[in-house]
Amino acid sequence: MPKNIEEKILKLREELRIHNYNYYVLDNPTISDYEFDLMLKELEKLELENPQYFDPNSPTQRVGGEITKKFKTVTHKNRMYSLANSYSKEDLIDWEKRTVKLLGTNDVEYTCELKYDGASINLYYKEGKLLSAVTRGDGVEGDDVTANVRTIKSVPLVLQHDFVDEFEIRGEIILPLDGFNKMNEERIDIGEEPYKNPRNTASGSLKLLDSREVAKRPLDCLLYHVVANSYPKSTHFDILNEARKIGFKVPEAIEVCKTIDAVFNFIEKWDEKRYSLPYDTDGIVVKVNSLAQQDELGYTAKAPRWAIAYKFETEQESTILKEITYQVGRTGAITPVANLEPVELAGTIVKRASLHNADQIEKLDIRVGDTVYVEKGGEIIPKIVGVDFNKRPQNSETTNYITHCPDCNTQLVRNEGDAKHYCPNEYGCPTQITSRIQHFISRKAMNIDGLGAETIELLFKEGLIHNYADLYDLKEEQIIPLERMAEKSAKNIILGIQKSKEIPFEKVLFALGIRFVGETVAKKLAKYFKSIDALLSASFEELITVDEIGDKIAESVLNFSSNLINIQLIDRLKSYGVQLEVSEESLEGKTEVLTGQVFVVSGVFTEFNRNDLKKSIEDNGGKVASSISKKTNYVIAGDNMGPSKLAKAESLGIPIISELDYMAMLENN
Ligand SMILES: NC(=O)c1ccc[n+]([C@@H]2O[C@H](COP(=O)([O-])OP(=O)(O)OC[C@H]3O[C@@H](n4cnc5c(N)ncnc54)[C@H](O)[C@@H]3O)[C@@H](O)[C@H]2O)c1
Ligand SMILES: [Zn+2]
Repeated sequence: MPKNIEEKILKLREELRIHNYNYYVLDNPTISDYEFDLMLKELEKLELENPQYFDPNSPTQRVGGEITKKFKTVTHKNRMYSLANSYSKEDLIDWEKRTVKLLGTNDVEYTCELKYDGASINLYYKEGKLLSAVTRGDGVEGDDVTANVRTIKSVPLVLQHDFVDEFEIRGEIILPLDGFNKMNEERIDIGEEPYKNPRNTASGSLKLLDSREVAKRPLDCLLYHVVANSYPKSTHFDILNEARKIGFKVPEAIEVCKTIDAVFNFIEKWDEKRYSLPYDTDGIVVKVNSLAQQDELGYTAKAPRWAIAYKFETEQESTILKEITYQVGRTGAITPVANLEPVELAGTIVKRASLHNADQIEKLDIRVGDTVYVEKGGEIIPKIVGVDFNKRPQNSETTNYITHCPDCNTQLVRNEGDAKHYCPNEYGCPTQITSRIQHFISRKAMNIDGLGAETIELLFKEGLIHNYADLYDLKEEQIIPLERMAEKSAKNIILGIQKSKEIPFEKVLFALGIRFVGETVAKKLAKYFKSIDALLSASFEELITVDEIGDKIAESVLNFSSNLINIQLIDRLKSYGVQLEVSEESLEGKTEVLTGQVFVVSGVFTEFNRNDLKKSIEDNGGKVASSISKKTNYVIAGDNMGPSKLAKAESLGIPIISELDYMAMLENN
């Protein structure tokens, strides 16, 4: 058995070494990054479980790149590391826990930035001048590609202002998608094989021997890290800001996050938004913001402990695009969908893929009949990432994006700054109407049992509902005769609708489907305004004073409230008894968190007076007893608690807690 494990480890190391070579030296990988990362993870795991086979030369212990020897080999002044990878939020949470533990404090800020998909580079500046540009190589030594990097227009050769006398700045040489496509068109025109992807092309370009050739390529350089002996600022974020000021191209998509939840928000936002960037990104990099804390955390053999990459998963296949169809969303947003010749990808059969928006189709020049590359990432619906131009049919035609709604034939609009087209027929477009009602009844909104997406469509088709308020007018007799309905299911539907009148205001607010008002925003607005009337009469200025409410949300709320149709719907919901304000119970701080718990209160308190304490217990669903018995769950003890009570509680083993413990109990529930 152990022999087998050793063999397995050796085999994985050898295979990974070959893939590293293909990827870093030849710029021509033969497996997907995802597959590569899986193999590396497997090796890591085996090595960890079998430390007797440790080898400092294993691909798990070394930065993957290699020196090509085509250029002068240079030893890095400061080692260049890779990044620890993660593919799940659990991994990120684990990393945060480790970080907090190692630092011995919760007081940690993170910066989130995008992970630019290119080739890493180290630029060395002294007295305001670029002296060298070296590839990462194996992290210890790299290729001196200074002459090539000098041709990249966004790399400053001389700095405008003072920064630090001597420093290194690290970044990624990338090839923006536009330029990549242009290069490919030209190659096809001259009968050459198109390049695979922007990353490998960028990396390959950097290693061309003739810098005049490099100058012709539309390369760019995005910076993400400064290394120096002393720093002008104490955080990573502030230093990158300074670097931007003196002329380096530091992307704007960088944020300081105070909690791991904020990190997740950043990830969620960019998981979608990254498609509107002019270049490829393959994930997010999370870094500890304080340089002092970074210093304290240090490095493993391969990567800093103060940073971690979160990768968007990918796996690729190629197949034929049969047709492009267009979907209308709840907010009227149009999403183009690729209908594909079915293909197996990541263990599932893929027939459809998202094309995101008109820009994406144009950028990739996707046409019906093309053989396209499909990837499946963390997202549910796979995406098309490119076209195999070699296989493009003779008679292929450029895709003309639709100009009218496929559902209601209204002319589409596209607002400035929006990537998507919209159908403006909000209250007449059938798909928008039904999806709005479907959202209204969904679990996180009104949570109406017995009603599903299909039933909504049926009810709409039968003319029984036109909006969510109509639900409350439905009668059993109207539902029973419908297809696949019976007395029982009709009863359930009506009952479910009736019960939804108890759903608290914050959920109702979410259910209304105001654009950009998601679950969390709805909670914030409900807490602040306390009623729909207050919210809908709020001014722009008032709206944006609410924590985390920005211009976009404020405008959307105003837009909603300025529409008479919405006001009428709200009035109807009110008349049916739907919760359109925060309930008195929750206003008075009443909850059910102590239901079933019996308390005895004894002694003198500092935070509460005794009666308030008793009232608080009852308001939260608990009971107050006057004497201690076996049924007592907690004794809340103040100063000078009677000795006989104390003895009794102790003899029965009943927990004695302080008023502070009690308050914590309420808060944690
Ligand atoms: N398919 C294959 O055969 C094959 C072989 C080898 C490597 N790979 C892939 O290549 C990748 C290369 O691995 P790697 O060791 O370079 O690690 P990596 O690319 O996963 O992450 C480290 C690198 O990310 C870059 N980076 C981009 N944006 C950054 C930012 N904002 N902050 C910090 N760093 C940033 C840096 O250059 C850094 O060196 C992996 O994804 C792996 O899957 C694939
Ligand atoms: Zn429409």
